[in-house]
Amino acid sequence: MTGSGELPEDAAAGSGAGAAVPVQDARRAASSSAGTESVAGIESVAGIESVAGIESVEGAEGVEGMEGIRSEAAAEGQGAAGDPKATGTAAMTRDARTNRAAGVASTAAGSAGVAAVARMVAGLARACHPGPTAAVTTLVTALVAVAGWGPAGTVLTALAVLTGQLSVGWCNDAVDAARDAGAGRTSKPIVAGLVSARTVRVAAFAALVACVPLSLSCGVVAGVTHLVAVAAAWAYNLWLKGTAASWVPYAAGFGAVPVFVTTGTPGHAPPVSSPAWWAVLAAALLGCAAHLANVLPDIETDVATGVRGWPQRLGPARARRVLPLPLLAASALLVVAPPGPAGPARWLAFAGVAACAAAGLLLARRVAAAPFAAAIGAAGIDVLLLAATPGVVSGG
Ligand SMILES: CC(C)=CCC/C(C)=C/CC/C(C)=C/COP(=O)(O)OP(=O)(O)O
Repeated sequence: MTGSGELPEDAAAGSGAGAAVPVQDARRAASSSAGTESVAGIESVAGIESVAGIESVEGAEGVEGMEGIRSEAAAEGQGAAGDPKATGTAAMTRDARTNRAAGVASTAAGSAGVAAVARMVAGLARACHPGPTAAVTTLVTALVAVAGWGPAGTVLTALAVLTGQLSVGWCNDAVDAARDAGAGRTSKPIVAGLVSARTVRVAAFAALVACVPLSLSCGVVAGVTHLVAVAAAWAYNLWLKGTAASWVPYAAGFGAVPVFVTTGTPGHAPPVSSPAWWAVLAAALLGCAAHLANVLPDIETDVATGVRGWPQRLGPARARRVLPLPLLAASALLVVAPPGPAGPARWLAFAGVAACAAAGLLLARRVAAAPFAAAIGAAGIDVLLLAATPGVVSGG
Protein backbone atom coordinates (compact mmCIF):
# COMPACT_ATOMS: atom_id res chain seq x y z
CA MET A 1 0.00 0.00 0.00
CA THR A 2 2.97 2.24 -0.09
CA GLY A 3 2.99 2.77 -3.79
CA SER A 4 3.69 5.89 -5.75
CA GLY A 5 0.66 7.55 -4.25
CA GLU A 6 2.17 7.66 -0.76
CA LEU A 7 2.05 10.95 1.08
CA PRO A 8 4.80 12.03 3.46
CA GLU A 9 3.31 11.90 6.96
CA ASP A 10 3.75 15.60 7.77
CA ALA A 11 2.38 16.68 4.43
CA ALA A 12 -0.56 14.37 4.86
CA ALA A 13 -1.31 15.78 8.27
CA GLY A 14 -1.42 19.41 7.36
CA SER A 15 -1.11 20.29 3.74
CA GLY A 16 -4.64 20.39 2.46
CA ALA A 17 -6.31 22.41 5.15
CA GLY A 18 -3.40 24.64 5.92
CA ALA A 19 -3.40 23.10 9.37
CA ALA A 20 0.38 23.21 9.67
CA VAL A 21 0.43 27.00 9.80
CA PRO A 22 -1.29 27.46 13.17
CA VAL A 23 0.80 24.62 14.55
CA GLN A 24 4.01 26.38 13.60
CA ASP A 25 2.80 29.72 14.93
CA ALA A 26 1.80 28.20 18.23
CA ARG A 27 5.11 26.36 18.46
CA ARG A 28 7.08 29.55 17.77
CA ALA A 29 5.09 31.50 20.39
CA ALA A 30 5.48 28.80 22.99
CA SER A 31 9.19 28.38 22.24
CA SER A 32 10.01 32.07 22.55
CA SER A 33 8.27 32.50 25.91
CA ALA A 34 8.87 29.17 27.55
CA GLY A 35 11.29 27.12 25.50
CA THR A 36 10.17 24.23 23.32
CA GLU A 37 10.81 21.51 25.90
CA SER A 38 7.39 21.64 27.50
CA VAL A 39 5.58 21.61 24.17
CA ALA A 40 7.64 18.65 23.09
CA GLY A 41 6.82 16.95 26.38
CA ILE A 42 3.12 17.48 25.90
CA GLU A 43 3.35 16.20 22.33
CA SER A 44 5.16 13.08 23.32
CA VAL A 45 2.73 12.28 26.15
CA ALA A 46 -0.23 12.84 23.91
CA GLY A 47 1.26 10.99 20.94
CA ILE A 48 0.08 13.81 18.70
CA GLU A 49 0.46 13.36 14.96
CA SER A 50 -1.53 16.14 13.44
CA VAL A 51 -3.34 18.18 16.02
CA ALA A 52 -3.04 21.78 14.98
CA GLY A 53 -5.77 23.16 17.22
CA ILE A 54 -4.76 21.19 20.24
CA GLU A 55 -1.12 22.19 20.08
CA SER A 56 -1.82 25.85 19.57
CA VAL A 57 -4.48 26.18 22.25
CA GLU A 58 -3.85 23.65 24.97
CA GLY A 59 -0.13 23.20 24.49
CA ALA A 60 0.64 26.91 24.55
CA GLU A 61 -1.70 27.65 27.46
CA GLY A 62 -0.17 24.93 29.58
CA VAL A 63 3.34 26.24 28.92
CA GLU A 64 2.47 29.83 29.77
CA GLY A 65 0.77 28.79 33.01
CA MET A 66 3.77 26.79 34.10
CA GLU A 67 6.16 29.57 33.24
CA GLY A 68 4.23 32.08 35.36
CA ILE A 69 4.28 29.77 38.34
CA ARG A 70 8.01 29.08 37.91
CA SER A 71 9.01 32.77 37.82
CA GLU A 72 6.80 33.60 40.86
CA ALA A 73 8.49 30.83 42.83
CA ALA A 74 11.94 31.98 41.74
CA ALA A 75 11.25 35.58 42.85
CA GLU A 76 10.14 34.44 46.32
CA GLY A 77 13.18 32.19 46.68
CA GLN A 78 15.52 35.12 46.02
CA GLY A 79 13.81 37.39 48.60
CA ALA A 80 14.35 34.83 51.40
CA ALA A 81 18.11 34.43 50.88
CA GLY A 82 20.20 34.47 54.09
CA ASP A 83 17.43 33.54 56.61
CA PRO A 84 17.54 29.71 57.14
CA LYS A 85 13.93 29.51 58.38
CA ALA A 86 12.76 31.69 55.57
CA THR A 87 14.91 29.68 53.17
CA GLY A 88 13.22 26.46 54.35
CA THR A 89 9.78 28.00 53.95
CA ALA A 90 10.74 29.34 50.55
CA ALA A 91 12.00 25.88 49.58
CA MET A 92 8.68 24.34 50.63
CA THR A 93 6.81 27.02 48.72
CA ARG A 94 9.00 26.31 45.70
CA ASP A 95 8.27 22.60 46.02
CA ALA A 96 4.56 23.23 46.29
CA ARG A 97 4.64 25.53 43.28
CA THR A 98 6.77 23.12 41.30
CA ASN A 99 4.22 20.41 42.10
CA ARG A 100 1.45 22.74 40.98
CA ALA A 101 3.38 23.47 37.81
CA ALA A 102 3.75 19.74 37.19
CA GLY A 103 0.03 19.36 37.84
CA VAL A 104 -0.80 22.07 35.30
CA ALA A 105 1.51 20.44 32.77
CA SER A 106 0.06 17.00 33.26
CA THR A 107 -3.53 18.33 33.08
CA ALA A 108 -2.66 20.13 29.85
CA ALA A 109 -0.99 16.99 28.52
CA GLY A 110 -3.99 14.90 29.62
CA SER A 111 -6.57 17.06 27.86
CA ALA A 112 -4.36 17.40 24.79
CA GLY A 113 -4.06 13.62 24.75
CA VAL A 114 -7.82 13.08 25.04
CA ALA A 115 -8.52 15.66 22.33
CA ALA A 116 -5.84 14.13 20.06
CA VAL A 117 -7.35 10.68 20.44
CA ALA A 118 -10.83 12.08 19.75
CA ARG A 119 -9.57 13.75 16.57
CA MET A 120 -7.85 10.58 15.45
CA VAL A 121 -10.98 8.47 16.08
CA ALA A 122 -13.09 11.01 14.16
CA GLY A 123 -10.54 10.91 11.33
CA LEU A 124 -10.57 7.11 11.22
CA ALA A 125 -14.37 7.08 11.27
CA ARG A 126 -14.44 9.35 8.23
CA ALA A 127 -11.58 7.60 6.44
CA CYS A 128 -13.32 4.20 6.48
CA HIS A 129 -15.96 5.39 3.95
CA PRO A 130 -18.70 5.08 6.59
CA GLY A 131 -21.68 5.12 4.19
CA PRO A 132 -20.65 2.17 1.98
CA THR A 133 -19.18 0.34 5.00
CA ALA A 134 -22.46 0.56 6.92
CA ALA A 135 -24.57 -0.23 3.84
CA VAL A 136 -22.64 -3.36 2.79
CA THR A 137 -22.37 -4.65 6.38
CA THR A 138 -26.09 -4.14 7.00
CA LEU A 139 -27.16 -5.72 3.70
CA VAL A 140 -25.05 -8.86 4.10
CA THR A 141 -25.97 -9.25 7.78
CA ALA A 142 -29.67 -8.94 6.92
CA LEU A 143 -29.32 -11.60 4.22
CA VAL A 144 -27.67 -14.15 6.51
CA ALA A 145 -30.20 -13.45 9.26
CA VAL A 146 -33.04 -14.18 6.81
CA ALA A 147 -31.18 -17.24 5.50
CA GLY A 148 -31.28 -18.73 9.00
CA TRP A 149 -27.67 -18.49 10.13
CA GLY A 150 -28.81 -18.02 13.74
CA PRO A 151 -27.60 -15.35 16.22
CA ALA A 152 -23.96 -16.49 16.43
CA GLY A 153 -23.56 -16.82 12.66
CA THR A 154 -25.25 -13.47 12.10
CA VAL A 155 -23.00 -11.68 14.61
CA LEU A 156 -19.88 -13.33 13.14
CA THR A 157 -20.97 -12.29 9.64
CA ALA A 158 -21.54 -8.72 10.79
CA LEU A 159 -18.05 -8.61 12.34
CA ALA A 160 -16.37 -10.29 9.35
CA VAL A 161 -18.01 -7.97 6.82
CA LEU A 162 -17.46 -4.90 9.01
CA THR A 163 -13.73 -5.56 9.42
CA GLY A 164 -13.42 -6.34 5.70
CA GLN A 165 -15.13 -3.09 4.75
CA LEU A 166 -13.11 -1.09 7.29
CA SER A 167 -9.89 -2.49 5.86
CA VAL A 168 -10.97 -1.66 2.31
CA GLY A 169 -12.11 1.88 3.19
CA TRP A 170 -8.98 2.74 5.19
CA CYS A 171 -6.68 1.20 2.58
CA ASN A 172 -8.39 3.36 -0.05
CA ASP A 173 -7.88 6.64 1.82
CA ALA A 174 -4.28 5.79 2.76
CA VAL A 175 -3.38 4.92 -0.84
CA ASP A 176 -5.16 7.99 -2.23
CA ALA A 177 -3.79 10.46 0.35
CA ALA A 178 -1.20 12.16 -1.88
CA ARG A 179 -3.60 12.40 -4.81
CA ASP A 180 -6.40 13.72 -2.59
CA ALA A 181 -4.03 16.34 -1.11
CA GLY A 182 -2.95 17.38 -4.61
CA ALA A 183 -6.59 17.76 -5.62
CA GLY A 184 -7.34 19.82 -2.48
CA ARG A 185 -9.96 17.32 -1.23
CA THR A 186 -10.16 18.72 2.30
CA SER A 187 -13.25 16.59 2.91
CA LYS A 188 -10.79 13.71 3.19
CA PRO A 189 -9.73 13.30 6.83
CA ILE A 190 -6.03 12.73 6.05
CA VAL A 191 -5.92 15.87 3.92
CA ALA A 192 -7.82 17.79 6.62
CA GLY A 193 -5.16 16.79 9.16
CA LEU A 194 -7.49 14.79 11.41
CA VAL A 195 -5.43 11.62 11.15
CA SER A 196 -2.12 10.70 9.53
CA ALA A 197 -1.74 8.43 6.51
CA ARG A 198 0.38 6.13 8.65
CA THR A 199 -2.34 5.66 11.28
CA VAL A 200 -4.93 4.93 8.58
CA ARG A 201 -2.56 2.44 6.95
CA VAL A 202 -1.95 0.64 10.27
CA ALA A 203 -5.72 0.55 10.92
CA ALA A 204 -6.30 -0.95 7.45
CA PHE A 205 -3.86 -3.78 8.08
CA ALA A 206 -5.21 -4.40 11.60
CA ALA A 207 -8.77 -4.67 10.26
CA LEU A 208 -7.59 -6.99 7.47
CA VAL A 209 -5.85 -9.27 9.98
CA ALA A 210 -9.01 -9.40 12.14
CA CYS A 211 -11.13 -10.11 9.06
CA VAL A 212 -9.34 -13.40 8.25
CA PRO A 213 -10.35 -15.51 11.29
CA LEU A 214 -13.75 -13.84 11.50
CA SER A 215 -14.46 -14.76 7.86
CA LEU A 216 -13.24 -18.33 8.23
CA SER A 217 -15.39 -18.79 11.33
CA CYS A 218 -18.40 -18.34 9.01
CA GLY A 219 -17.42 -21.61 7.27
CA VAL A 220 -14.39 -22.37 5.12
CA VAL A 221 -16.02 -21.92 1.71
CA ALA A 222 -18.01 -18.86 2.77
CA GLY A 223 -14.97 -17.42 4.55
CA VAL A 224 -12.65 -17.89 1.57
CA THR A 225 -15.34 -16.39 -0.69
CA HIS A 226 -15.50 -13.30 1.52
CA LEU A 227 -11.73 -12.99 1.66
CA VAL A 228 -11.51 -13.17 -2.14
CA ALA A 229 -14.06 -10.33 -2.29
CA VAL A 230 -12.01 -8.27 0.16
CA ALA A 231 -8.83 -9.03 -1.82
CA ALA A 232 -10.60 -7.85 -5.00
CA ALA A 233 -11.48 -4.58 -3.24
CA TRP A 234 -7.84 -4.10 -2.15
CA ALA A 235 -6.83 -4.76 -5.78
CA TYR A 236 -9.20 -1.96 -6.74
CA ASN A 237 -7.52 0.42 -4.29
CA LEU A 238 -3.99 -0.52 -5.25
CA TRP A 239 -4.28 -0.93 -9.00
CA LEU A 240 -7.59 -1.47 -10.82
CA LYS A 241 -9.21 1.83 -9.84
CA GLY A 242 -7.29 3.63 -12.60
CA THR A 243 -8.00 1.06 -15.32
CA ALA A 244 -10.93 0.27 -17.64
CA ALA A 245 -11.49 -2.85 -15.50
CA SER A 246 -12.30 -0.80 -12.39
CA TRP A 247 -15.80 -2.33 -12.34
CA VAL A 248 -14.43 -5.90 -11.98
CA PRO A 249 -13.66 -5.76 -8.22
CA TYR A 250 -17.10 -4.31 -7.56
CA ALA A 251 -18.78 -7.02 -9.65
CA ALA A 252 -16.66 -9.70 -7.94
CA GLY A 253 -17.21 -8.27 -4.43
CA PHE A 254 -20.97 -7.92 -4.74
CA GLY A 255 -21.34 -11.12 -6.78
CA ALA A 256 -19.61 -12.96 -3.95
CA VAL A 257 -22.38 -12.04 -1.51
CA PRO A 258 -24.97 -14.68 -2.61
CA VAL A 259 -22.15 -17.26 -2.76
CA PHE A 260 -21.13 -16.33 0.81
CA VAL A 261 -24.71 -16.49 2.09
CA THR A 262 -25.55 -19.76 0.34
CA THR A 263 -22.39 -21.68 1.13
CA GLY A 264 -22.33 -20.54 4.77
CA THR A 265 -25.97 -21.38 5.52
CA PRO A 266 -26.04 -24.29 7.99
CA GLY A 267 -26.69 -27.53 6.14
CA HIS A 268 -26.12 -25.94 2.72
CA ALA A 269 -22.35 -26.09 2.27
CA PRO A 270 -21.25 -27.43 -1.13
CA PRO A 271 -21.96 -29.90 -2.65
CA VAL A 272 -25.44 -29.64 -1.02
CA SER A 273 -26.16 -26.22 -2.51
CA SER A 274 -24.72 -23.77 -4.94
CA PRO A 275 -25.97 -20.22 -5.35
CA ALA A 276 -28.49 -19.48 -8.08
CA TRP A 277 -26.64 -18.06 -11.14
CA TRP A 278 -29.13 -15.23 -11.52
CA ALA A 279 -28.68 -14.19 -7.88
CA VAL A 280 -24.90 -13.95 -8.43
CA LEU A 281 -25.36 -12.05 -11.70
CA ALA A 282 -27.90 -9.66 -10.15
CA ALA A 283 -25.55 -8.94 -7.24
CA ALA A 284 -22.63 -8.35 -9.64
CA LEU A 285 -24.78 -5.87 -11.59
CA LEU A 286 -25.58 -4.08 -8.34
CA GLY A 287 -21.83 -3.86 -7.71
CA CYS A 288 -21.31 -2.17 -11.10
CA ALA A 289 -24.07 0.31 -10.25
CA ALA A 290 -22.49 1.00 -6.83
CA HIS A 291 -19.17 1.71 -8.57
CA LEU A 292 -20.73 4.19 -10.99
CA ALA A 293 -22.72 5.88 -8.23
CA ASN A 294 -19.70 6.19 -5.93
CA VAL A 295 -17.40 7.67 -8.57
CA LEU A 296 -19.93 9.93 -10.28
CA PRO A 297 -19.52 12.99 -7.99
CA ASP A 298 -15.70 12.87 -8.32
CA ILE A 299 -15.25 12.22 -12.04
CA GLU A 300 -13.88 15.68 -12.92
CA THR A 301 -11.41 15.68 -10.00
CA ASP A 302 -10.36 12.12 -10.80
CA VAL A 303 -9.72 12.94 -14.45
CA ALA A 304 -7.68 16.01 -13.42
CA THR A 305 -5.49 13.82 -11.21
CA GLY A 306 -5.03 11.11 -13.83
CA VAL A 307 -7.45 8.46 -12.53
CA ARG A 308 -8.96 6.77 -15.60
CA GLY A 309 -11.27 4.03 -14.40
CA TRP A 310 -14.43 2.89 -16.19
CA PRO A 311 -16.71 5.73 -14.97
CA GLN A 312 -14.05 8.38 -15.70
CA ARG A 313 -13.69 7.01 -19.26
CA LEU A 314 -17.48 7.27 -19.68
CA GLY A 315 -17.48 10.87 -18.42
CA PRO A 316 -20.06 12.38 -16.04
CA ALA A 317 -22.97 12.71 -18.48
CA ARG A 318 -22.73 9.18 -19.87
CA ALA A 319 -22.01 7.67 -16.44
CA ARG A 320 -25.21 9.29 -15.12
CA ARG A 321 -27.19 7.83 -18.02
CA VAL A 322 -25.61 4.36 -17.70
CA LEU A 323 -26.11 4.10 -13.91
CA PRO A 324 -29.79 3.05 -13.96
CA LEU A 325 -29.11 0.24 -16.45
CA PRO A 326 -27.38 -2.27 -14.15
CA LEU A 327 -29.88 -1.43 -11.40
CA LEU A 328 -32.82 -2.18 -13.65
CA ALA A 329 -31.16 -5.23 -15.18
CA ALA A 330 -30.51 -6.66 -11.70
CA SER A 331 -34.10 -6.22 -10.61
CA ALA A 332 -35.50 -7.53 -13.89
CA LEU A 333 -33.36 -10.63 -13.40
CA LEU A 334 -34.67 -11.05 -9.86
CA VAL A 335 -38.26 -10.77 -11.10
CA VAL A 336 -38.15 -13.10 -14.10
CA ALA A 337 -35.33 -15.59 -13.47
CA PRO A 338 -36.39 -17.32 -10.22
CA PRO A 339 -38.51 -20.44 -10.71
CA GLY A 340 -42.28 -20.04 -10.57
CA PRO A 341 -44.49 -17.16 -11.63
CA ALA A 342 -43.52 -13.65 -10.53
CA GLY A 343 -46.27 -12.42 -8.19
CA PRO A 344 -47.40 -8.79 -7.77
CA ALA A 345 -44.89 -8.23 -4.94
CA ARG A 346 -41.95 -8.84 -7.27
CA TRP A 347 -43.34 -6.51 -9.91
CA LEU A 348 -43.94 -3.91 -7.21
CA ALA A 349 -40.32 -4.26 -6.17
CA PHE A 350 -39.25 -3.79 -9.80
CA ALA A 351 -41.34 -0.61 -9.95
CA GLY A 352 -39.62 0.58 -6.73
CA VAL A 353 -36.19 0.05 -8.26
CA ALA A 354 -37.26 1.90 -11.41
CA ALA A 355 -38.46 4.79 -9.22
CA CYS A 356 -35.12 4.88 -7.34
CA ALA A 357 -33.18 4.84 -10.62
CA ALA A 358 -35.29 7.66 -12.04
CA ALA A 359 -34.93 9.73 -8.84
CA GLY A 360 -31.14 9.24 -8.83
CA LEU A 361 -30.98 10.32 -12.46
CA LEU A 362 -33.17 13.39 -12.03
CA LEU A 363 -31.58 14.63 -8.80
CA ALA A 364 -27.94 13.92 -9.75
CA ARG A 365 -27.25 17.44 -11.00
CA ARG A 366 -28.59 19.14 -7.89
CA VAL A 367 -27.58 16.65 -5.18
CA ALA A 368 -24.17 15.02 -5.68
CA ALA A 369 -25.01 12.12 -3.36
CA ALA A 370 -28.36 11.37 -5.07
CA PRO A 371 -27.11 8.60 -7.44
CA PHE A 372 -25.36 6.80 -4.60
CA ALA A 373 -28.40 7.12 -2.30
CA ALA A 374 -30.65 5.89 -5.13
CA ALA A 375 -28.32 2.96 -5.79
CA ILE A 376 -28.43 2.02 -2.11
CA GLY A 377 -32.23 2.31 -2.14
CA ALA A 378 -32.48 0.13 -5.23
CA ALA A 379 -29.99 -2.34 -3.78
CA GLY A 380 -32.06 -2.47 -0.58
CA ILE A 381 -35.16 -3.37 -2.59
CA ASP A 382 -33.20 -6.00 -4.52
CA VAL A 383 -31.92 -7.47 -1.28
CA LEU A 384 -35.49 -7.72 -0.02
CA LEU A 385 -36.39 -9.38 -3.32
CA LEU A 386 -33.52 -11.82 -2.89
CA ALA A 387 -34.41 -12.58 0.70
CA ALA A 388 -38.12 -13.02 -0.08
CA THR A 389 -37.59 -15.37 -3.04
CA PRO A 390 -37.86 -18.96 -1.74
CA GLY A 391 -34.65 -20.92 -2.06
CA VAL A 392 -32.56 -17.99 -3.27
CA VAL A 393 -30.17 -17.54 -0.39
CA SER A 394 -29.84 -21.29 0.18
CA GLY A 395 -29.57 -22.15 -3.48
CA GLY A 396 -32.90 -24.03 -3.59
C1 LIG B 1 -18.47 -7.18 -0.60
C2 LIG B 1 -17.26 -6.40 -0.90
C3 LIG B 1 -16.00 -6.83 -0.28
C4 LIG B 1 -17.34 -5.35 -1.74
C5 LIG B 1 -16.23 -4.42 -2.02
C6 LIG B 1 -16.28 -3.85 -3.41
C7 LIG B 1 -15.30 -2.70 -3.61
C8 LIG B 1 -14.42 -2.75 -4.81
C9 LIG B 1 -15.26 -1.69 -2.75
C10 LIG B 1 -14.36 -0.48 -2.85
C11 LIG B 1 -14.89 0.52 -1.86
C12 LIG B 1 -14.15 1.83 -1.81
C13 LIG B 1 -13.29 2.08 -0.66
C14 LIG B 1 -14.34 2.73 -2.76
C15 LIG B 1 -13.69 4.08 -2.81
O1 LIG B 1 -13.51 4.35 -4.15
P1 LIG B 1 -12.87 5.69 -4.70
O2 LIG B 1 -11.44 5.78 -4.31
O3 LIG B 1 -13.16 5.69 -6.14
O4 LIG B 1 -13.74 6.80 -3.99
P2 LIG B 1 -13.27 8.00 -3.08
O5 LIG B 1 -12.40 8.83 -3.95
O6 LIG B 1 -14.56 8.66 -2.71
O7 LIG B 1 -12.53 7.46 -1.90
